[in-house]
Amino acid sequence: MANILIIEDEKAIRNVLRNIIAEENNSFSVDDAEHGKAGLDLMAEKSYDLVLCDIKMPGMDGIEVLDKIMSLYPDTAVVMISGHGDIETAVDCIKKGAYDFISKPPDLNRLLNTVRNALDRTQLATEVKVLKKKVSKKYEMIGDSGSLSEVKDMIEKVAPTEARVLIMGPNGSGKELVAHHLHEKSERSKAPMIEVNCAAIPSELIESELFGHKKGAFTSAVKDRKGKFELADGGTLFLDEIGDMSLSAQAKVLRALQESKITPVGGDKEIKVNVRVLAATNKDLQKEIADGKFREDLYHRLSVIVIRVPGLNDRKEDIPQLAEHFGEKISEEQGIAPKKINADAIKALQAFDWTGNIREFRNVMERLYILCGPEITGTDVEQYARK
Ligand SMILES: Nc1ncnc2c1ncn2[C@@H]1O[C@H](COP(=O)(O)OP(=O)(O)OP(=O)(O)O)[C@@H](O)[C@H]1O
Repeated sequence: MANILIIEDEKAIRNVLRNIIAEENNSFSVDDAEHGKAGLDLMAEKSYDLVLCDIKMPGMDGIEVLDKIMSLYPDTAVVMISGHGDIETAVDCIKKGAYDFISKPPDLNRLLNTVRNALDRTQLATEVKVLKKKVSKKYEMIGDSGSLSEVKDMIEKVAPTEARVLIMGPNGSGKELVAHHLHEKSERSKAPMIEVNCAAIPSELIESELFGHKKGAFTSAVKDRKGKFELADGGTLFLDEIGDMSLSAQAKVLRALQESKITPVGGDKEIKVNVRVLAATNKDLQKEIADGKFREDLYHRLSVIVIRVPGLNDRKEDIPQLAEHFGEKISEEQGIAPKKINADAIKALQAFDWTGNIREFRNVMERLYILCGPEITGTDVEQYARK
């Protein structure tokens, strides 16, 4: 179903357009108005996916109507109807944000193509909006405890800079989430954030993973392959679990950071890269340095700014908000009706030792949502939370 509005002062043209469009697809609902003001009045009552608007009209002309639509309803596609002699104005309208223009008298095929394309664009724009909303919801950082507020303040200050950031905190506390926020709030957000889980890559492969390789560099290198540094060019490289990186890989990362250049495995040319590096670890890097497992010079390169993400045990006052947040998400994802979490349940949740932090908390909430009745109680938490 698409809502289409025709604003055109010539009755004959209005009727022709209306008939052609309405006959094309019976899911199109077509309204018309004989001047700009009447059109805008209709738009105030109903949302339209597409407006076809004449340029020359008595009173408010098409350009004025277009300006109004662009400022009030920027998601609506506008196609201008140009008469003889106002093609130039039609082109100007496109610069102002109109999707396209058609000439009078309307050519059937061109009109229908334009209508279809304009509606496709509107639908795509709506889908992109929904997806963006979903993605930003996925990365929502819930909680306003003092310690989490400090983290959020740091993100606001540090994100727009080029500073490297070392994110420290226990497993599942939200380090990756912090990295996403730092990237999204930076100038680099239009370029990708590339993630590397240093713990998951065998040490003999990490060099090729980070810097890429040339065909023939080793037996399985059947073609050239770009590394993560190159893929993140212009954006952010997130080195997760950096404390698990081998000393030899650390030496190479250090060189890449010092020189902003990398050399693919088996390659002889250096490649310049423009990458902001964020790193995260759950290890105590000072201890790793003392044990000879982490390079001190790399630590200093990475830790221009250090953000410490608190474990859930240090911010149990956030548990009511987190319970509500995950409750909503789980109910949406699993198609389960929203449940009430009573005060005893919250108290019981706050009494637990959350060594797995937010990740563990989310899993427990999911279990409770699936296993309990419409109201989650303290007894439910005792019964199901640790199983
Ligand atoms: N403050 C928060 N509000 C809502 N969700 C959160 C919050 N912190 C973390 N999460 C969620 O908890 C899960 C674990 O977070 P994340 O992966 O960022 O942790 P991590 O510290 O990087 O874990 P690991 O050490 O295992 O890599 C994710 O699903 C994340 O979205």
